[in-house]
Amino acid sequence: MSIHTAAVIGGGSFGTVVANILADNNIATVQWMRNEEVAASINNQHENPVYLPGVSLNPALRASTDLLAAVQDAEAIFVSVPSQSVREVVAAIAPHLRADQALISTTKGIEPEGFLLMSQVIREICPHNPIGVLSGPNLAKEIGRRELAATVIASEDSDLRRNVQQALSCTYFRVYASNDLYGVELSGALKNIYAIVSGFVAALGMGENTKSMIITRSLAEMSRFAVALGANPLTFLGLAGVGDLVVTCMSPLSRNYRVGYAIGQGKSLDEAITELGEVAEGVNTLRYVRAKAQELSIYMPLVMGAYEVLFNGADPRRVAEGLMTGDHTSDVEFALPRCEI
Ligand SMILES: NC(=O)C1=CN([C@@H]2O[C@H](COP(=O)(O)OP(=O)(O)OC[C@H]3O[C@@H](n4cnc5c(N)ncnc54)[C@H](OP(=O)(O)O)[C@@H]3O)[C@@H](O)[C@H]2O)C=CC1
Ligand SMILES: O=C(CO)COP(=O)(O)O
Repeated sequence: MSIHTAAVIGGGSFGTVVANILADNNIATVQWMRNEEVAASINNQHENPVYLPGVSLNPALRASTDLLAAVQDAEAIFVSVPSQSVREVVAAIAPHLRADQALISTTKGIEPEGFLLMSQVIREICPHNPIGVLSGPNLAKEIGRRELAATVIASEDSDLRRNVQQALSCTYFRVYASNDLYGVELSGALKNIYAIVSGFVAALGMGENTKSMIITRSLAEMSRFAVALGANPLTFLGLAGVGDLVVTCMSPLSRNYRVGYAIGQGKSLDEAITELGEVAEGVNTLRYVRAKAQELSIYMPLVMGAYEVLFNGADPRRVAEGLMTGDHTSDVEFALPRCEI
């Protein structure tokens, strides 16, 4: 059975592009947001002037500030609010959902209590609904301009995977499938940390070799962390891993990269966040991952260095330089284990 009706929860840039793709694919879509002016603008001017200015949205897309009405008839519900708000909004709709309504998270963050990813939060609240995660190299502003992009739908439920592939695939968006929900979701959260580090490196005018070293060692570090938590490292070779890491570490369209860039220019974390005015999940993710790495004794020099810069005022140059002074170690530790060099 394919998807004919959908809801998107969240009025930010990514919620808006997901809703717009669904509308472009002739799926009756309601996008829920709390800002009435933005909802009116989407309905009347077909534009989200706050989060996606200048992008013409499909006129068939409906926006609503009534959460329960928005999800009532939706066969698929895409959850696209920042991680701090996912529990709150999903708890508000949960008592009203039918068990056949699928919930798909697009949120790339972690809940600190229990170190839960968003699909785990949703599963706790809605244990009987089909659950999936959408994650990949998907800068909202490019997709809004209908530039070509691809993503991953991860779920243990093959019907959900096929339905979401069909619902979101179009001339400018391609959806690949994965059954590694945890790996896909974890990589989407972790790469935001390394986008911040890449922002430091760019702002400091460091070389192209340095940038490549940072991205590649970021992949080594995030896979090491993921394996320690039981994820499949092969998932990190796909779009949700390498793909998303590369785009967010290289593009000024990434908000996490922009936070790192501002700090690399000498601004404080507070100044960088205020100037951004949008969510940069990597700042909180960095705190939670650093605590987890310390708890489990996982070697993560980039995470430790970035934490010192953001929260203890260390010099951002020291993060890349720190890689030059560690113990001699292995390139790909799944091929040559660190203990065998
Ligand atoms: N933008 C991107 O390129 C991509 C983003 N993502 C992920 O998607 C998630 C959402 O990001 P994005 O759309 O970019 O965020 P934005 O910063 O663009 O917008 C956040 C949206 O969430 C709303 N919101 C925040 N808190 C609440 C709440 N408690 N209740 C209701 N609405 C709330 C805001 O509403 P208000 O304006 O009223 O404050 C705003 O509409 C993040 O986890 C991000 O990592 C994933 C892929 C790509
Ligand atoms: O996840 C993203 C692209 O895939 C968006 O990254 P930012 O949240 O850093 O903008």
